[in-house]
Amino acid sequence: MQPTPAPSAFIYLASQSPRRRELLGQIGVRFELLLPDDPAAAEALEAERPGESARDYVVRVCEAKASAAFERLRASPLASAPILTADTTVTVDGAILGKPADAAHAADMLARLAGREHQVLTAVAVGGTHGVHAALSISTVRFAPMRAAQIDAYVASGEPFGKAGAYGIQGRAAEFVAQIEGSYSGIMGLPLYETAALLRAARVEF
Ligand SMILES: Cc1cn([C@H]2C[C@H](O)[C@@H](COP(=O)(O)OP(=O)(O)OP(=O)(O)O)O2)c(=O)[nH]c1=O
Repeated sequence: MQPTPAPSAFIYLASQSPRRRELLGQIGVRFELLLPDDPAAAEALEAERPGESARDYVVRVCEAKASAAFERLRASPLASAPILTADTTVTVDGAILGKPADAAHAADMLARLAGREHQVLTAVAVGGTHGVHAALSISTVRFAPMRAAQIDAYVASGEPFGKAGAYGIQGRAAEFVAQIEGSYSGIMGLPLYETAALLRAARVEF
């Protein structure tokens, strides 16, 4: 049997995503950032493996982020507290759409998403003395058709960069999101319902 975790007044958020900070703050969770010293190594964790499903991919990457964060905490004099990591990916026709490498890549992704449905998967993990527990949120998003000029203007806004699938539902892309089914916060990068349940199980106070 795993030991009951001690109550914790805060967590470590091991994420560079500004969206995840905003969303955790929305439910009143106190956190400190636990960021990688080498952001390039962190990005390398996100490399796809051939034949891997989007579901397997997003859970594996989220857990890899958790392991890397545990190593950082172990090597530091910081206080012990639960660690939260997450990974978001967009999938359409079995393909995984990560963050766009450049403007042409972003435009290609958006052309692929326009006028149809795709799925957004976000895995979230909370690790501590009770082990690592993860949850997966899957949402369906339907995009309106987009003209080439609309895609170009959206890419030129800069918003697609650093975002899975090259869009941000919380930003200008809202204009193209005709319908969603699932979790708005999950699409944005951190499913708050699942996150709150994992944090309560880890005895985080908020
Ligand atoms: C689909 C979608 C994604 N996103 C963002 C959330 C994530 O920040 C990003 C997906 O990249 P991730 O690799 O999940 O996260 P990250 O690299 O930004 O941060 P870290 O790995 O350090 O936690 O896409 C939005 O902001 N809005 C959206 O509508």
